[in-house]
Amino acid sequence: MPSTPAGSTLSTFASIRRLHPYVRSAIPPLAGGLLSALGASLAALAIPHVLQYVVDGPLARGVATHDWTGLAWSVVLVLAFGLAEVGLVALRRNLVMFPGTRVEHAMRMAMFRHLQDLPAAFHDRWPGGQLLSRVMADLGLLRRWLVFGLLQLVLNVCTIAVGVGVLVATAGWLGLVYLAGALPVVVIVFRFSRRYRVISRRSQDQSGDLANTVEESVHGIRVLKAFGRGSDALHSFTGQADTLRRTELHKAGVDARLMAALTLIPELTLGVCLVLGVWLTGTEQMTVGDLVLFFATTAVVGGPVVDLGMSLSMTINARSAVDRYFEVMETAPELTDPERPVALPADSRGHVALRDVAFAYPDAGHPDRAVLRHVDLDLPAGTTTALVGLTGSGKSTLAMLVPRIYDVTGGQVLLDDVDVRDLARHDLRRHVAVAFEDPTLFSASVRDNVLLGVPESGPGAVGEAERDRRMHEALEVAQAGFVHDLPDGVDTRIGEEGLSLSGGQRQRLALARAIAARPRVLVLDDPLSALDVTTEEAVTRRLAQVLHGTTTLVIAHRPSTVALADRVAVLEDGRITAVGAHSELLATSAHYRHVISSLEEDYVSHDHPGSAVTPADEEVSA
Ligand SMILES: Nc1ncnc2c1ncn2[C@@H]1O[C@H](COP(=O)(O)OP(=O)(O)OP(=O)(O)O)[C@@H](O)[C@H]1O
Repeated sequence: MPSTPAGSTLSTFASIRRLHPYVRSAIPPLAGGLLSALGASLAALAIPHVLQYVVDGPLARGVATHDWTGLAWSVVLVLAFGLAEVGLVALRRNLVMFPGTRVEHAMRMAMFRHLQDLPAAFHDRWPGGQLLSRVMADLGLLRRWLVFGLLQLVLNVCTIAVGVGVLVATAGWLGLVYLAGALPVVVIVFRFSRRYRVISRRSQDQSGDLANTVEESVHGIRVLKAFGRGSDALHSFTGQADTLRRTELHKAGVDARLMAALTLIPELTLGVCLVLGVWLTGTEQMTVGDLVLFFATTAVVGGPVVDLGMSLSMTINARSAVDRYFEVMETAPELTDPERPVALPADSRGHVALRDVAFAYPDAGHPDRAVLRHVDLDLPAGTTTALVGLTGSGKSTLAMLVPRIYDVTGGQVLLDDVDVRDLARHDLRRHVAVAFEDPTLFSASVRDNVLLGVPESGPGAVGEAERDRRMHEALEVAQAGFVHDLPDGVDTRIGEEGLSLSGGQRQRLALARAIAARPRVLVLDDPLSALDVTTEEAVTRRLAQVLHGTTTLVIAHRPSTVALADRVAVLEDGRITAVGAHSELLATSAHYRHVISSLEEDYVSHDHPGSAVTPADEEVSA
């Protein structure tokens, strides 16, 4: 996560103005809501004037002349203003409710789409909890501010301005004394805004960190339980929750001090005004009606002055939410579609070539820390190449360059002589499918998971019957017949990330997903590592049949996976140092012999203890 918030140097107004594209369509109903609210305030401000008229006119005269008509009309007028205020408040609520939720929905969708577009390197850097809190909590906070806080702020400022204007115009000196009370309020509000902004941002960031800890510990619940580290997780969570609580208390304290100032200063000013008002009335420089008008108006203005504190803190919280939202939204996706994407030739067969490829992870810091350097590798169309190398040599990294999960930092990856960066990403992903060692499944049915790479609409779309056929074939090749024993067969919804399935079952579904996509190029990152030897052999046999015609790059951590391949490429210190048939490499490459013997040792000691003959001996040498 970047340490310097991108939006923090902007003023609150400039920061919030960035919402314009999202709120544009909601401006008319929001403005309608604001006008209704202003109308309601004016109705409230009109009532004191009727009271002044009643006191000085109908009441004073009516008592003397026993004429109650003016008084009756005044009561009707107060009632009418009161009803108008209630009606306009209800109208405001109706006008702002729907646009607010629409804006929240649009911003949430835009962020989710953007997150999908951002490169894997972005997701390596940003913790999930921070993103989750931005998508959920911050946008909820923004909606509440839009439909309530913003209107309240404008309304409060307008009511105070009009109210104070009326006071100065109708009560002269008395009004000016009341206005003088606003000076310390302005200074206090300014200082509050500066302090509150920092605390508000800190609190929202800490909420994100807390969400991240919850996400991590729920995700890793099995490991925590297995190692009995639940109490450590609780300890760390408690620490973070306490820190957040302290920040929230600090925030509430700053807020409360503002509220106290906004309550106390007008009350003190009113005390002074009361003494002055009584003196002015006593010396007949003011009528009793004027005094009633003055105090009734200050009663109407007093509420918004206190509410100003709440709407200000809501506005500052909203500003932090906007900053946090745009920190993500203003991160440009590095992996973008070219302006004029090249179409793959119609007779494209899936020849992949890596030419002088270099790659360094963004956080590597120095080019010398590149994971891959000067990599040249050809994957002829329709062949299967096994990529072997010691652990950490960069095999998975190399595999991720083909479907552009990461972009090369030097050189080129070509698919049928077209640089993969010149292809539209959806086109590339239609031709290249991947199965990872650590398979991620989604909370959806088995069917939806397996058919993830088979489009229902758009280019390459296939009909329902063909989708069904592909799914059954892929499940059969991946030896994933177990799905038919699930409660609803292929329509069974698998739990979050497929955690209700075993590791081997998940791997087979991920493999089925890659096969069902019928790609021209298949990248398999050790997709059979969790399978038992019998299932692995069955999958390997069927895979060899269906891979016919598909260009396949398979990362091999086991000798049996090498058996799948026509050729083997050896990755050593970030470079391809040898390519050839298994037997040829055994004879010519000392490093290959070393890698194979370490794979075999690993295979015998970890996977199949007691096994004297490895599948590599049986199948590769055959
Ligand atoms: N997301 C990442 N950010 C930074 N460095 C990474 C990232 N992923 C991998 N690396 C580093 O890149 C190097 C190569 O990792 P890679 O996973 O490609 O190796 P590998 O050959 O597939 O290893 P293994 O056989 O253990 O799976 C390692 O030093 C690793 O620390």
